[in-house]
Amino acid sequence: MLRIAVPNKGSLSEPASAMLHEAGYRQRSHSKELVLVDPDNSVEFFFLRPRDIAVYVGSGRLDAGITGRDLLLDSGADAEEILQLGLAPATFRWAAPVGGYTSAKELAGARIASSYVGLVQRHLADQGVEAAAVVKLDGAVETAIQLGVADVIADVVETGTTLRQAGLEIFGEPILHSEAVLIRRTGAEPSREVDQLVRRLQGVLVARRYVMMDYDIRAERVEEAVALTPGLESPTVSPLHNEGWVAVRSMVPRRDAQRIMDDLWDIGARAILVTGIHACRI
Ligand SMILES: Nc1ncnc2c1ncn2[C@@H]1O[C@H](COP(=O)(O)OP(=O)(O)OP(=O)(O)O)[C@@H](O)[C@H]1O
Ligand SMILES: O=P(O)(O)OC[C@H]1O[C@H](OP(=O)(O)OP(=O)(O)O)[C@H](O)[C@@H]1O
Ligand SMILES: [Mg+2]
Repeated sequence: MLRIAVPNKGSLSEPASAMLHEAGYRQRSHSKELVLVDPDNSVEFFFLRPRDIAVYVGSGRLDAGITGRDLLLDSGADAEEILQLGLAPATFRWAAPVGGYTSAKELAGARIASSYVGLVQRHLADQGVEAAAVVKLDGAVETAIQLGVADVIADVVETGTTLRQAGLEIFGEPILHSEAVLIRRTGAEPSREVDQLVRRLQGVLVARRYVMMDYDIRAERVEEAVALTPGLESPTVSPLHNEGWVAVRSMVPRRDAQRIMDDLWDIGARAILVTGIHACRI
């Protein structure tokens, strides 16, 4: 049975479970459930703290897990990304009181608070900067400066609301662009079951990102039309009963669908229909 780690709390928990559910797996109905067996798919899910997931997967006790790239790198665990899930995108950044700092190079001798000490220390070492101290806090690190335990923080920034409310601003280059990722132990043996999980999740990503577009177009304009809707591989073009017309079917990125429909209309396409994709294997 495949053993998979899923975040039990925090920003990743709900979207990760929703994605697995969409991929056809059973998910827990109660937030207190810590282990759940899905016998139909021969999978056992372990609901763990997002921070601990890379440690379990890196130890080889679990076959795969969903966690944040920032947490994976911070842990230093022997685990690697096998699929980017695009969930909970956030940037990991330096922040300080307005006007305080402009670059990470100025951090020599500074006291830095973070929940991601491993990530921060490695980044400082890469930059050749020696801080006075890296103070490990569990959360709400934005308050550390006001309370005098740090001069600077390094934390996850999504909207920037938390920083603004604490009177802080970002400075310097982003330390990391993070998102939820599927991980496995570094160099793990290839596994048919893990490959199947990856294909299912890829199917969900494609179904979320693409829609199916159908339209009719005069045969002489079909090349122009398929240039607008090239699809993932090649669009399907079928003859219509009406002489001189063809029907085209192609996948298009969901976010571009309205613009593509306008462009198709302008070159004479009609009966343009957009439908959702519920599941797929590409
Ligand atoms: N505001 C946010 N927006 C998007 N992603 C976030 C945000 N906060 C955290 N994350 C991401 O979610 C993952 C886990 O962080 P999260 O804050 O949910 O866990 P935690 O801090 O351990 O739990 P909690 O905050 O519930 O104590 C990390 O990969 C992080 O990048
Ligand atoms: O840029 P924003 O949209 O404001 O989001 C960023 C905030 O979200 C996370 O905190 P979380 O809610 O996980 O609380 P925590 O500090 O207790 O982990 C992160 O640590 C920031 O504080
Ligand atoms: Mg948090």
